[in-house]
Amino acid sequence: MAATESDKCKFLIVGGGIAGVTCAEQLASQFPSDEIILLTASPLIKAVTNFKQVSKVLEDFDVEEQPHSFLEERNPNVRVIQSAVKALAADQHTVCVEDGRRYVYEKLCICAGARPKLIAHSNRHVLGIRDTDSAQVFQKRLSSARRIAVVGNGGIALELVYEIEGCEVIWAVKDKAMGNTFFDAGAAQFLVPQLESAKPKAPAICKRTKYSTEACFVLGPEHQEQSAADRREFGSALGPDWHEGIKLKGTKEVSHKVHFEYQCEISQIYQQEEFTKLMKTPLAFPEHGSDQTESTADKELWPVYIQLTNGKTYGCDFIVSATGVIPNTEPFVRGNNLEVAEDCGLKVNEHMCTSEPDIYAAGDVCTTAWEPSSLWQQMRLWTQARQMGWYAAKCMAADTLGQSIEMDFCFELFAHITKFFNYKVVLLGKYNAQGLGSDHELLLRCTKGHEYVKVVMQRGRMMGAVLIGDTNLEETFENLILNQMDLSAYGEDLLNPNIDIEDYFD
Ligand SMILES: Cc1cc2nc3c(=O)[nH]c(=O)nc-3n(C[C@H](O)[C@H](O)[C@H](O)COP(=O)(O)OP(=O)(O)OC[C@H]3O[C@@H](n4cnc5c(N)ncnc54)[C@H](O)[C@@H]3O)c2cc1C
Ligand SMILES: NC(=O)C1=CN([C@@H]2O[C@H](COP(=O)(O)OP(=O)(O)OC[C@H]3O[C@@H](n4cnc5c(N)ncnc54)[C@H](O)[C@@H]3O)[C@@H](O)[C@H]2O)C=CC1
Repeated sequence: MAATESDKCKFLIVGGGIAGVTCAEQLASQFPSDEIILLTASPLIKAVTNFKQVSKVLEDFDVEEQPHSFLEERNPNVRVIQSAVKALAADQHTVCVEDGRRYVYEKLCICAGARPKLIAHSNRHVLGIRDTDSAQVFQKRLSSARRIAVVGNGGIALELVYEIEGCEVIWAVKDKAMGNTFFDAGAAQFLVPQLESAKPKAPAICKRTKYSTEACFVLGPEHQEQSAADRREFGSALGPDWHEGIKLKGTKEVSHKVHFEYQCEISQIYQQEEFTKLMKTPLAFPEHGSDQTESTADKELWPVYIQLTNGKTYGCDFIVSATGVIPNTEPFVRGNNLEVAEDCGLKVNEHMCTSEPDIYAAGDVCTTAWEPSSLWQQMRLWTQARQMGWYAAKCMAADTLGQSIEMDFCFELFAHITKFFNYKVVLLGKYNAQGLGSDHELLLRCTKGHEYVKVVMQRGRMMGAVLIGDTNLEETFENLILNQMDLSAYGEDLLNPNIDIEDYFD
C-alpha cells in the first residue's frame, strides 16, 4: 500500500522490539479486518517464536531478529513502516515521523524501548551496549584492546566480565559485591571462582533462548567507528545469548583476567594527552604508578584513563558503561501531558494506559505505576517486555470493545530465567528480599561449584528464591510462593537435599 501524507488507523504501535511486535501481533489476531500500523526506527524487528508456558509464570521462547516482511507475512493486516517518530500531538491523536508523514490513530501503544544511560556522553572512549550495532562497535574495539574498564554492576557487566577473553578487565563496582541487581553477596561469592578459572570450551548449559546477531555484520566501517553515544536512534535491545554469535576477544593470550575495584565509582575520565600533561604535575595522581593491577601496563600509554573515587587511576583502551538504561520518551512527552516516573519511564496504570487518553505504553519505555502484587516487581527484561506488549494489546482491545479486563496473571509473581557465568539462574518473587525490610529470614543451601539455593521467608511463607545451577526446584518453589502456604513446620527441611521436596508438596 502506498504511503499517503496522512494515514489513519485504528491501532498504531511504535517500536519493533519484543513489546511492540507482541502487541501488534496480538491486536492483529483480535481485529483481523483492521489494519495495524507498526512504526519502527530499526530495519529489523524482534519476533517471538516457539513460545511455551513452562509453568504457571515461567515461560520459554525463542527470539529472532527478522526483516519487516516476516511480521507482515505472519500477520497480513500488520503494516511495518521504518521511520522514527519525531513528534506526538496527543490532543489530535496524531504522530509525525521523520520523513514528514503523519499517522492518525484511534489507539496508540508506545513501545520505544530504552537506551544505555552512559556515565559520559559524547566521549568516544565510552561505549554502551544495547543493540546489534553497538555490540558490533564493541566487538571491533575489543579485538585490538589489551585492557578495558567496565563500570556498572548489573546484567551487562556480569555477562561481559565472564565472556571477555584475551583482555584485562578493570571492573569498577559501586557495591560491596558483584551483580547487585540480581544477587546478594552470598551468591556473588559462589560465582566468583568462575572468573578465576578458564572458560569451558563449549557451554555446559544452554540458555533457553537463542539470539542471532547476524545483522551485526552488514555495517560499514564508518558506522563501526561511531561512538554509541553519538547515535541518536537505537535498534531493538539485545537479549539472551547475544554474545554467543560473536567473538569477544582482545589481543592477549589469557582467558579471564578481571581486576575488581569494589565500592567505588569513576570520578574523572582523562584523554591520553590530558593525562600525560597532568602527570607532569607533582601529586596530581598520588596512587598512579603503584602496581595496582599486578601488570607492568601502567608504564604504558593508554588512549584513556579513569580516576576512581578510591583515588586509584587506570589506563585502558576504552570504557564500557553498563550503568542501566533510560527510556526513549523524548518525542512523545514533548508538548503532551504524559506523566513520567522518576526513572524517566512513561507511567502506566493497571491497564497499561498512560496519562493521555488512548495512549498505552509497554516494555522498557514504561514504568508501572499501579500497586503491584506483593510478589512482583518491574525489571526491564525481555520476558516483561513480551508480557506487557501482550497485555497492553488485550487492554486496547477491551477498551475498544467496551469490555472489562482483569490484570494478567503474569504480574502476580516475578519470574526470570537466565544464565550467568555458565550457570542457569532462576529468580522468583522477592528474590533479594526487596521491600521486606528486616522482617524476613533466609534459608541457604550451597554446594561449591554446583548449586546455590537461597529462599526468602517471611512469617513462615516463601516470598522469593534464587536458584543457581540445575536445581530443578523452580516449579515447586513457584507453587509454594504463589500459594503462600505456611511452611513454618518444615523449617530448614525445606532445603534438605535428602528430602525430595517435589514429592513432599505434590
Ligand atoms: C546486552 C543486553 C542483554 C540483555 N539480556 C537480557 C536477558 O538475558 N534476559 C532478559 O530478559 N532481558 C535481557 N535484556 C533486556 C531486554 O533485551 C529488554 O528488556 C527488551 O528487549 C526490551 O524490549 P522493548 O520492546 O521494550 O524495547 P526495545 O527492544 O529497545 O525496542 C524498542 C524499539 O523501538 C524503536 N524506537 C525507539 N525510538 C523510536 C522512535 N522514536 N520511533 C520509532 N521507533 C522507535 C527501536 O528502534 C526498537 O525497534 C538485555 C538487554 C541488553 C541491552
Ligand atoms: N541476563 C539478563 O537478564 C540480562 C539483563 N539485562 C538487562 O538489560 C538492561 C541493561 O543492563 P545494565 O546496563 O547492566 O543495567 P542494570 O540495570 O542491570 O544495572 C545497572 C548497574 O549500574 C550501576 N550504576 C548505575 N549508575 C552508575 C554509575 N554512575 N556508576 C557506577 N555504577 C552505576 C547500578 O548500580 C547497577 O549495578 C537492564 O534492563 C538489564 O536488566 C542485561 C544483560 C543481561
